[in-house]
Amino acid sequence: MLSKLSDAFRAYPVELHHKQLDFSSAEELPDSYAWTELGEYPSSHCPSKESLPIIDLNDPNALKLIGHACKSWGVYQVTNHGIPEELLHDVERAAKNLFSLPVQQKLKASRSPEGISGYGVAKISAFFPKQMWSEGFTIMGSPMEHARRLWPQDYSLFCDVIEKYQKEMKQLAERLMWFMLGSLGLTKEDIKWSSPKGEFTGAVAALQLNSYPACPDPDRAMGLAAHTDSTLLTILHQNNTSGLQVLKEGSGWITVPPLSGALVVNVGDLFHILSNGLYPSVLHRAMVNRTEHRLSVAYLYGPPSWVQVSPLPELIDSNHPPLYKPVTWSEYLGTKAKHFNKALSLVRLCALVNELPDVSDSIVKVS
Ligand SMILES: O=C(O)CCC(=O)C(=O)O
Ligand SMILES: [Fe+2]
Repeated sequence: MLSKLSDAFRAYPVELHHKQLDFSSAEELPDSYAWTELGEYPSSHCPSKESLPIIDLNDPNALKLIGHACKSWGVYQVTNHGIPEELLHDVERAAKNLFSLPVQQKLKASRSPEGISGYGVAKISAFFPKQMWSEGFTIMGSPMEHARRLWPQDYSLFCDVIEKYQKEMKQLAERLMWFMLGSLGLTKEDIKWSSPKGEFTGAVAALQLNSYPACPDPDRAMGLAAHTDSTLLTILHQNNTSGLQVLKEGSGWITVPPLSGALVVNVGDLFHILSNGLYPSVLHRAMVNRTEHRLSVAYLYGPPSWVQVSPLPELIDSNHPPLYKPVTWSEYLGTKAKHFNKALSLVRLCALVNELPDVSDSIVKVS
């Protein structure tokens, strides 16, 4: 039984045998980074009518707009979210400082195969024969231990910014949870694991800093392969360089343009389960480019470790049977670590009539 998040990581260690590439000195794309079949994937040049919803959280219609965006996109951008712009710049600068360190220094804070926190390549790399043009740094809880290895003397500036960001993100994630639950007609009484004040006490979160260095051959490289997040929701800050794409049914891959001060919110797999599939988790990926260093900071938000996530009873009736089994976050992460993009269908109880073929199957295959 995987009772804690760390158990799921320990049970499925990710052994990544490849050496971390020093991106700053790479003049050509090594063969091990060349994704030969990239051209096969559907792509869209974003027709103007198909752009991701941007929702002002102070808009009196925000609840309705969020509900619509979650249903039809599984992702949206928010403005007037209350996170100070200065803090967004600070966290971006902190990430930039970290990834600009020499590779040997960064490796001192490497994530261990069984661990969650630290520097390394994306965990999903294990599912692909080719490597991704990116590096990451994951922080769960205090950043102190790893930050000290990177900057033995002056780690406190990094830690202060990260801790402030984690605190602000936690509040925003709770607020967004209530917007999303509210748009499904749910109230505080319906969510057993929320406090009377609407706090999700014991909720677990991780911060994922992503770096996508400029790439000598971007058309053949992949920054981060297509995946859904195993979260309730993810709040993403991207710097001013585009690269994030989301898959929209019937339209293909659509670029999410960076919008200064706005944050991207993804519906994750656990919200997908909670909403009995009404709000689908969004398949997304990150592309790279030739000249700009792209950075993103993802706040991965999930439930307390003891919560069994299952379709909410208020959304179930004889016409809408529960489609998913109850799972804790760590159980779900265990399934994801083993089966990657098939995890959601593996916790499914029954197939939908007229269900579309699992689009992720074809996207994951890179051979
Ligand atoms: O860098 C991005 O835009 C996407 C990052 C992401 O999907 C993740 O960290 O899960
Ligand atoms: Fe993601």
